[in-house]
Amino acid sequence: MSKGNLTMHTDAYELSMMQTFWGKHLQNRNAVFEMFFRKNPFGSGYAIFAGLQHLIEFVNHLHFSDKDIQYLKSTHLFNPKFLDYLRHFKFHGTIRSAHEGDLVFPNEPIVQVGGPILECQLLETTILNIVNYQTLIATKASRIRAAAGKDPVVEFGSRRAQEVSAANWGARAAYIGGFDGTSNVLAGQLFDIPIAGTHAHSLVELYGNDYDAFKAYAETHHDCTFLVDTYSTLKSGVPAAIKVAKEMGNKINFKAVRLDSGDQAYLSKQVRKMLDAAGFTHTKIVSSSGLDEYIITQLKMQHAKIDAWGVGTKLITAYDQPSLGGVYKLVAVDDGTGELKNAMKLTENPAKATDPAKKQTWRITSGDGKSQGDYITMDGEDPNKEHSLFMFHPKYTYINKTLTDFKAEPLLKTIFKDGKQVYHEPPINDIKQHAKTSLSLLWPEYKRQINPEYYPVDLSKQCWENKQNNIKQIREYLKKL
Ligand SMILES: Nc1ncnc2c1ncn2[C@@H]1O[C@H](COP(=O)(O)OP(=O)(O)OP(=O)(O)O)[C@@H](O)[C@H]1O
Ligand SMILES: O=P(O)(O)OC[C@H]1O[C@H](OP(=O)(O)OP(=O)(O)O)[C@H](O)[C@@H]1O
Ligand SMILES: O=C(O)c1cccnc1
Repeated sequence: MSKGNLTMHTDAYELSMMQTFWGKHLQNRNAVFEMFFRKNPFGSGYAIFAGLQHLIEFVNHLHFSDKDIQYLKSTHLFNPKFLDYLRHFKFHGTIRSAHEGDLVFPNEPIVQVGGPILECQLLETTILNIVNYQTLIATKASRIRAAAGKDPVVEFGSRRAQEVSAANWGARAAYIGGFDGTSNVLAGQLFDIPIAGTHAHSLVELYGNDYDAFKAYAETHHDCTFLVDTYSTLKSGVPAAIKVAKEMGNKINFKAVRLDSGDQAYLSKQVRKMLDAAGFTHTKIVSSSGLDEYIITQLKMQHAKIDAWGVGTKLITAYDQPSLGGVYKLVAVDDGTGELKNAMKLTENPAKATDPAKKQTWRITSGDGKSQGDYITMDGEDPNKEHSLFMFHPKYTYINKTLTDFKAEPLLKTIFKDGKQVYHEPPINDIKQHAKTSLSLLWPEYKRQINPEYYPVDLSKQCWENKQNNIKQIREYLKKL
């Protein structure tokens, strides 16, 4: 699951292009690709970067096995000599990336891969697959965490995830984004995430009544959370749970009851009254079934007496936006002179034009430590050396501000240098804490559930002019045709 060779987990067109680079002796041309996404997911004002651990494992395992080569030969799609060349494939490049738990925003480089073009090209599909999904889930989780406030929130989505790998990496991303744990035991084992859970309706169905089922559970567990809606929450579930808890006394810890259907605002208020009247004032009420940030907000607005939340389908499948839409674009390449030159995609759709050149993303913070916006520079530019920083909207340039009291922190940090891993991820709880701290530095206006304020992501003057010049060059080329 977590480890393994994903070299063949790529689109055939990556291999087709690699064959051309090889056939034209361009395989070692130095190139730079950058990953960015164009729009925050879920109408959010930010995204939380996740996926780096899997990306690192992927790069460390890159090689084509004999079986892989044999398979590729059997497709008759590739030149056998090129496939023999792939037997010696190794990644020698440099990868710079945001760290997991970093806040990231549209149109800024969040992963950068530099090195021989043939090697960098192969990584496109898998990097996008990993980072698009995990960043999406971490962001969704963060929104659900915000709606739940300080209440515990557990990830319940494995049964509904888009297959096994998504369930596990999704559970990890949810934990980074602010969840307290997962019901998925393998994710707990693989990633050192707390596991938690209750029981299913099948237990009650087996006994045919709530009382016998809860009694059996209580006789085989110390901590007990009873699922009370198999037949009727108020008529049979909660009364049975209370009866069992009274009979068992100190032998069990009557932790909670779980509501899984019906009007959860109404039911939770009734259940709270019943538990309190029976003396179980410390017993909590857990809610599950079809939850997301909007329903949790609704339930809180209705003053539901819910203490903890189990969230599955709508989190793990990113129900309201199934893909982040991140892309991986060539931004610079050696044109044969030994120097990196601009590479740019203009296209028929101006919104899809890329920002050329190898760049760095900087987080600009003011004296009070709050984020003022992100600032994209040419690689080598350092905003910290400037006395004042002129930040302007790359499209509506009249929207601008000049900062004097600021600090600039680079977002892209070196992960692999010349093929060797130089960054080792901190423990998962440090990553989770980092996400929390990063969010605390963001003004609340950017964190609204709906219609958040637009967070500035600006280009430095040099970067902006470089792009304009590149556009001019492409237009001149088109005019001559
Ligand atoms: N008071 C409430 N206000 C808003 N939404 C609620 C309230 N109570 C429950 N819900 C939500 O309404 C939806 C349907 O509830 P319920 O679980 O009873 O039906 P269901 O058939 O199990 O739903 P589903 O088929 O989506 O799992 C769920 O998403 C649930 O979280
Ligand atoms: O709704 P989700 O956010 O995905 O939460 C997880 C759901 O999974 C379980 O249901 P189960 O598989 O027993 O099916 P159900 O829909 O019949 O309750 C659990 O009882 C929740 O309802
Ligand atoms: O532990 C639970 O209650 C649980 C786990 C997965 C899905 N639904 C519920």
